[in-house]
Amino acid sequence: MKHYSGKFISFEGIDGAGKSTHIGFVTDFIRARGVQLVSTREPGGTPLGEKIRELFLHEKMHLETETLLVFASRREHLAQVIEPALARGDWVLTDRFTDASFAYQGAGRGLDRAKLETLAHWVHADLEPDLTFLFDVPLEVARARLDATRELDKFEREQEDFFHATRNEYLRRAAEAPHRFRVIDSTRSIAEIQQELAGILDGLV
Ligand SMILES: Nc1ncnc2c1ncn2[C@@H]1O[C@H](COP(=O)(O)OP(=O)(O)O)[C@@H](O)[C@H]1O
Ligand SMILES: Cc1cn([C@H]2C[C@H](O)[C@@H](COP(=O)(O)OP(=O)(O)O)O2)c(=O)[nH]c1=O
Repeated sequence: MKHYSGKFISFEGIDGAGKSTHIGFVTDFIRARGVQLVSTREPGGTPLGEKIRELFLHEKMHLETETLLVFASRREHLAQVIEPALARGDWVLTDRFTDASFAYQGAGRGLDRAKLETLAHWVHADLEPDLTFLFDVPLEVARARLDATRELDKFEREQEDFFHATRNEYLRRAAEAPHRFRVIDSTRSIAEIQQELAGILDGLV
């Protein structure tokens, strides 16, 4: 594994868990400590990646095409944004990374995990997040939050079974890699969650 002085932090969770709500808070918290930080997202994060994101979120396609596209976007993201930032000593916060592919394309859609392992090894054999926040809520809570707020994309319109599988895969990966995952009980209020996040970040910055 490559080691950088800056931290590489990913944010994960099923749609509606509250991930986007907390990324802004964490960004401000870290910047307030004088740290240079790049905040980015997947799929996307580069001009090409944003074009891939549009296709990925809105076109129907074969599961393997979808998976290859998201890893293509990730490859570009690593080359253009993530690795240069870490090499400069900046911190990188990303709204989703490879855990999302295991959760959504793997457990949700049913792609063989071995294929995902192969792609992850190909695209970033020597890099993984130092810290992954997994915002975890039961499905019903996530759904209720989404229904109240916005138009749903292709993934957000998926059925219950899909999100159960997705959530369970995230939790399985968190149990498998406790050194980098922090599972955040996101049924609590935003203020309570932010208090916990601040405590974790205090030990880091
Ligand atoms: N802890 C919380 N309690 C109540 N509502 C929340 C909480 N976290 C997020 N929300 C609301 O739920 C909706 C979805 O949150 P969002 O951060 O967009 O989720 P995600 O990025 O995980 O899909 C938003 O309207 C947000 O304000
Ligand atoms: C990174 C990634 C995202 N996704 C999905 C999860 C989300 O439903 C969607 C977009 O993620 P996200 O940016 O979290 O959407 P929003 O900002 O609308 O909450 O892409 C995958 O299926 N696989 C992946 O590897």
